[in-house]
Amino acid sequence: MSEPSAAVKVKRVVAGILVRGDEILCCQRSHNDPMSLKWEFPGGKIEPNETAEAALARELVEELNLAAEIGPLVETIRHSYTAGVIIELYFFRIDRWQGEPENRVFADIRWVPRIEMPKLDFLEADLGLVKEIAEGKRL
Ligand SMILES: Nc1nc2c([nH]c(=O)n2[C@@H]2O[C@H](COP(=O)(O)OP(=O)(O)OP(=O)(O)O)[C@@H](O)[C@H]2O)c(=O)[nH]1
Repeated sequence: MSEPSAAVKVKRVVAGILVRGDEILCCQRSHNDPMSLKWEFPGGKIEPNETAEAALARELVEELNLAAEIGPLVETIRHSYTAGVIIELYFFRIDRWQGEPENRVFADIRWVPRIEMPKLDFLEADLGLVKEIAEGKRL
């Protein structure tokens, strides 16, 4: 008999925390996305043979038309929304980019003061990190 873990699929996802002074860029998932209208950090799935940094740089262009310098890894979180699928999330800090973020795919994007972030309806996996950022324990 196979181990239960053999049936679990791991999806690797990158997310970027863009920092502008006291504000963080928060993005609202579009009406068409699963978990629509929840808030998140921009990013997406890592493709096969892609590094986490390259995946995030690619996603930031696709989602925000932004050429960004990927900063340090801030946090790794494993979370399951669906039985049998674990999402492994890598959050990177981003301080440098060219131009202004342009909303290409989201319902909304907003620069939010850290302390205000818990008022947004963030994805479940992000909640602990969002709380720590708001409390000044992170970033
Ligand atoms: N970009 C991003 N994704 C997050 C965050 N937190 C979090 O749980 N996720 C989850 O990580 C996954 C990101 O994948 P994605 O945005 O490419 O969307 P997806 O899996 O639906 O893509 P697919 O339709 O190609 O399968 C989603 O399940 C999303 O809910 C976050 O802060 N940023």
